[in-house]
Amino acid sequence: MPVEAATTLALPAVLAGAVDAALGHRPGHAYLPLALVLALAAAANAVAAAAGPACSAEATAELRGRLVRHLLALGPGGRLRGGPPPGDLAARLLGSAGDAGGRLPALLGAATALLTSTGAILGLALLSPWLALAFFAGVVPGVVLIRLFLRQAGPVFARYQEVQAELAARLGGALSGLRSIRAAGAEQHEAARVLAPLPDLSAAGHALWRAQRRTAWQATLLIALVEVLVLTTAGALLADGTLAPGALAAAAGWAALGAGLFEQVEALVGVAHARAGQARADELLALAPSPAGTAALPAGGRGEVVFRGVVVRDGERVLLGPLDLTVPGGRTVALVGRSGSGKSLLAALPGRLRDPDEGEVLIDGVPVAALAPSELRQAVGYAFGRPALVGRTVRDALAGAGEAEAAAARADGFLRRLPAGWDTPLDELRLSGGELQRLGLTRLLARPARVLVLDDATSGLDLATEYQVTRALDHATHGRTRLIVAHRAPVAARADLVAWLDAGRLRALAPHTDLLPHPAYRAALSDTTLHAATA
Ligand SMILES: Nc1ncnc2c1ncn2[C@@H]1O[C@H](COP(=O)(O)OP(=O)(O)OP(=O)(O)O)[C@@H](O)[C@H]1O
Repeated sequence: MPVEAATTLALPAVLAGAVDAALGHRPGHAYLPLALVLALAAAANAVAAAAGPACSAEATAELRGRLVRHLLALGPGGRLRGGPPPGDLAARLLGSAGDAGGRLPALLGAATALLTSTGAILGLALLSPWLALAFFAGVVPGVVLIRLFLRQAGPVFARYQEVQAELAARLGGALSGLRSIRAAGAEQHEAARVLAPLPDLSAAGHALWRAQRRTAWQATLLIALVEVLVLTTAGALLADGTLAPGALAAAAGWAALGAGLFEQVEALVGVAHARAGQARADELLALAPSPAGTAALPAGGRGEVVFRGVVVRDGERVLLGPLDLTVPGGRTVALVGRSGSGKSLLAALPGRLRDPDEGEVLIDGVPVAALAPSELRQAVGYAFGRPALVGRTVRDALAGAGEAEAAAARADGFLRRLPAGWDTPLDELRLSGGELQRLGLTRLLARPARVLVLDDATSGLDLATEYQVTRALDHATHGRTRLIVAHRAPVAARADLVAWLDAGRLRALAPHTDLLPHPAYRAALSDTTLHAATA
């Protein structure tokens, strides 16, 4: 940056020397410095052109890395309450972080322009104080112009990025519900819903262009005015013999360079853009993670889980609790209840996928909120109805699992049939819901967790496969604590105890057979008749 500014500034001076030499006013080889400065200026420009994008790419990568680490540290689900929805998050990670990454080059560009202009004014003042004075006459409206532009463009940029994020959020929602949208024949309606914020985006874009256009023509007029003022003064000084002809050429060059400051609309747009992006990235960085402790679990604990006075709310509405429940270490407890009774919310608590608003959850006597995050991840393993596979290949996604775990989850057969087996890229996987669930179970089995939580993790399997899988799971996880969200009677029947939930409260904790006589209990389960027949 200093070399670029220095060579640009030196150009009028060496040009003046060359002009005077050509006119015979000054002796010496004045062309050599001109050639040297020209070569240096070209090299400095080339370096700046290459370094700018490299610098913004590096800053963007660094910021994206920081944002991802921060978001992951916040933890899943409930802890992001109050934060932006997933589509907006993605837009901030990709778009806003990219804009913010251009901050340094944009600032450097603006600083180079400022440095060049300041140097040019100094050059003018060295030639004659009158020239600097003439220049300053144009500076005041220029500064007003820049401030006005920044004040107008800042909020417009922020608005533009907000609407972009809104579009991304809507698109993200639509993509995750694509099958339902197709099935309902609601493509047109959904497309209209996703694109509804477009007029706002267009309005923000047009407002920005209008501000740019206005500033651009005002700046062009101002530059012309400043140059005319300086050149008129320089002409008068030349006429009375105060200035040499070469100095006139230098004055013309420095006047143009000095006034160029007002032409930096593009650099200013870059700065405004980067500032808006940084502000949106900062909002994510300001989301505070739930406090986590540093405690460890007692060695050899059996994985007893105690829910003590837990309450989960959504605003004023109580979703779960107050509820007390003890899951004995090494035993299996099935969570049964009608849809919406709070089974998944309860299952989310031991692994802190959600924190209760009141009460606490303890594993082997230690409150989960006091555990170190790595200890908690180690202690509690989850499998879900729609597991998300993370990584590049199936092997990555199954994180340390092997043939034994795959066989226990009855995933070995279809894994063998995949084109590249365990090395099949995830984006080439075409799996049924049940196959995906078996991968989720395979991954869970590879974890040495003392508490296993299965939330709808076998709901996609047919009865016979579910029977095989749960038997194999019982065997593979024997002696560990299992909390299983159950919709089917056979799963509840195999558990040691059933926690029967009703409207967010624990209605009973008892073996399945004790609860079966209750019609309301049977109504919360599917295939109780079949089970009664086969039991
Ligand atoms: N993030 C959330 N914000 C607000 N309400 C929620 C949230 N998650 C769940 N609820 C509400 O809490 C209640 C219990 O939900 P939960 O998912 O635990 O039910 P469930 O018993 O697992 O139901 P299902 O068998 O249908 O999966 C429901 O009324 C649900 O609408």
